[in-house]
Amino acid sequence: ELSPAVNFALRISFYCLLCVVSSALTAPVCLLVNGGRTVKNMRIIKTVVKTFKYFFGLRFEVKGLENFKVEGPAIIVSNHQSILDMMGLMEVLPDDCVQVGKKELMYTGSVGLIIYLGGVIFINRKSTTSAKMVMAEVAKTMTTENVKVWVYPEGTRNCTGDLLPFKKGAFHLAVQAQVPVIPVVYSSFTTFYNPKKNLFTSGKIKVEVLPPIETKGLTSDDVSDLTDRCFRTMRETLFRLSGHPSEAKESS
Ligand SMILES: CCCCCCCCCCCCCCCC(=O)SCCNC(=O)CCNC(=O)[C@H](O)C(C)(C)COP(=O)(O)OP(=O)(O)OC[C@H]1O[C@@H](n2cnc3c(N)ncnc32)[C@H](O)[C@@H]1OP(=O)(O)O
Ligand SMILES: CCCCCCCC/C=C\CCCCCCCC(=O)OC[C@@H](O)COP(=O)(O)O
Repeated sequence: ELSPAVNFALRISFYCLLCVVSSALTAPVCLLVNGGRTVKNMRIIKTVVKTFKYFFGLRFEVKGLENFKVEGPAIIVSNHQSILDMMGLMEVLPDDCVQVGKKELMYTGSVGLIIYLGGVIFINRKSTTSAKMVMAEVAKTMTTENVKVWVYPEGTRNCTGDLLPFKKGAFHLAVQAQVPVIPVVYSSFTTFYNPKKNLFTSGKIKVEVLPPIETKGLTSDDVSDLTDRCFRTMRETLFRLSGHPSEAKESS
């Protein structure tokens, strides 16, 4: 019998190894098929990553996929619990959608390469000015290139079963580009995954894509309200999906 700590370390190491090896094998395929950095590579990456869940006994129950069917670009916002989220992301990711990621991810070897090839937008979280500049550029290009952008508005991983306060970048982006915000909520992982308790078993994750929130006519003055509105809706949904109905009531 392995101790829980060893068992946890082995499973996480296997996940990282799977990411590193698959990235190294998938990168040449992306280069051959699409020739370089483009969102089209996400289709290839998605196909590979969607097989990972079987190695870990994870199941996804998805609702509301029809809410992605908006005309043109959109900002998608979702909760971010762990590096495992990458599997849940690929499970629902619509076509022509790139993510915003921290620039440190570029330096993770083959994983960094595949993330680069997939068209992920890198930001420096330590510099609000430079992050704002990158996001302003994205607001322009997402309309001309017709891409959706996926942002984790908590700005970092958070596996507490609740949401961290939202950063405003995603909502500024939506208002600047005048495109809808589509919230996506994943149920809490705490019953099957908790690094502090060395817990990582098989489990079921409920995912809900919520109806788009329009931003037509909103200005930068409305960004705080929009942020609050998304936060409250997502928090209620998180508690409902994770089975804490009383907390959901409190926050409404
Ligand atoms: C085959 C195998 C494959 C294996 C492998 C594949 C993997 C393939 C998938 C990869 C998937 C990657 C997934 C990565 C996931 C992460 O890396 S998550 C971490 C990185 N992401 C983020 O941080 C996004 C969310 N953060 C934000 O949007 C933040 O707002 C920013 C833009 C970073 C700024 O940060 P901040 O300064 O800390 O935040 P904030 O308090 O919001 O802003 C400060 C002020 O600036 C204002 N402001 C903010 N943004 C703006 C703006 N754009 N315009 C004007 N004003 C603004 C705010 O309103 C605020 O002012 P006040 O309202 O308080 O007066
Ligand atoms: C030559 C250097 C080789 C280094 C090898 C590093 C191996 C990395 C292996 C596997 C990583 C797989 C993770 C897939 C990408 C998931 C992205 C992600 O979830 O990043 C975390 C970020 O959102 C938030 O960061 P913080 O919570 O603020 O921190």
